Amino acid sequence: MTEKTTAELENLRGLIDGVDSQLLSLLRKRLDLVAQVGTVKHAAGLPIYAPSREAAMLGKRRAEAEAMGVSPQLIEDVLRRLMRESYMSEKDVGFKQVNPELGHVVIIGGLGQLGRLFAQMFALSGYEVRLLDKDDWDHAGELFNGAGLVLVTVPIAATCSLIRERLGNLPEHCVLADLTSIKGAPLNAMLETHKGPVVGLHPMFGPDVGSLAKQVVVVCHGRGSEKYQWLMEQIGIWGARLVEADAGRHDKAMQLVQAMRHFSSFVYGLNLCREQADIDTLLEFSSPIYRLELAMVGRLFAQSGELYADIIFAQEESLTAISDFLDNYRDALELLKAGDRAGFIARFNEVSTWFGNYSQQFLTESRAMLQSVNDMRSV
Ligand SMILES: O=C(O)C(=O)C[C@]1(C(=O)O)C=C[C@@H](O)C=C1
Repeated sequence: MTEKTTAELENLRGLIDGVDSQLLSLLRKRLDLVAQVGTVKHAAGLPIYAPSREAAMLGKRRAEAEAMGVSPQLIEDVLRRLMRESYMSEKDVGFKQVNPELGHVVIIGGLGQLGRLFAQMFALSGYEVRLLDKDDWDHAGELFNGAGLVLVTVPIAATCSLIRERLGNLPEHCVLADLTSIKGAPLNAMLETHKGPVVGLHPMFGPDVGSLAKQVVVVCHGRGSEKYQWLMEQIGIWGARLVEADAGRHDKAMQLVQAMRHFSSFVYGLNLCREQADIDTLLEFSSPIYRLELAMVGRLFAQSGELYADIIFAQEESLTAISDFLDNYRDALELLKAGDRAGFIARFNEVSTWFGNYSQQFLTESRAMLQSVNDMRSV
């Protein structure tokens, strides 16, 4: 369908096109400057993500915007989007190599998606990276000889036995680390098997992030932290934030953050499938929040069932967290069956009090997310 227009409207649109072209030239200029920043940072070994600079810059631009009658949120949104672009472009220049004396890096499971991402980050930082996958065990001895870091990133179910059965003879100075999404059992397996430095890492992001800027990596210290301090610094230079945690506390949180959450998304998808819901119709009638929710559930099924089984089945204790969820679901359903509106509202208020100030914070955060979901719409 052709949209209606008038001569006056077309004239104004021509002027808007002119301004947009100027914006484009300015963007090109900014990207060129950022590329230079990338080179300077690479040489100086500075992290890709500079939170104080970002905060100061956003503060200034917001104030200037206000003085010009432009919404401060608008300029903040634009700048944050531009900075996301900066993280990508600065990454491509490469990073300072914190430990040039290391020897090579071996990534076990290096053909998996997360393995590939870390292989790329190490390579961009000047390290020699060798991948070890399922079929390479025959020449594992050769690969480990002279290695400064061995990084395990295989499915959770295979991690501990692989460490115990295959990694007993690493060079003693070599750092042994893993990227598994549970930390207690792999950390123990590494400490029992390897005499040298050991550290457990859990990148709290998927392999499709593009850049590590602002991403979180959980660190569970094992042994000899002074020997892997360089690795912490290297990850920091990649832009990620390191969060130190006790393995037990981390694993407990994962029962809710990963197992329970993914399980309920799985059941949500299963239910839509069994109900034979028509996704086109759902999308047609979707509010932005529904679309976001459907996307969060649907994206699960674009990935591997093995990966999610791995995460959900990783800890036996998750069964308790998931069963508790079912109990609460059942209780709430009883209120509905009984037509107990007042009971429902009482529970609602109980939860609301429990969330406290966070609920307001989440309302604000999700508003921005929902607005960008709506921006993505083209029909
Ligand atoms: O000023 C820097 O350090 C930059 O890398 C540039 C820039 C930007 O795009 O403005 C990008 C990333 C940093 O977190 C801060 C700012």
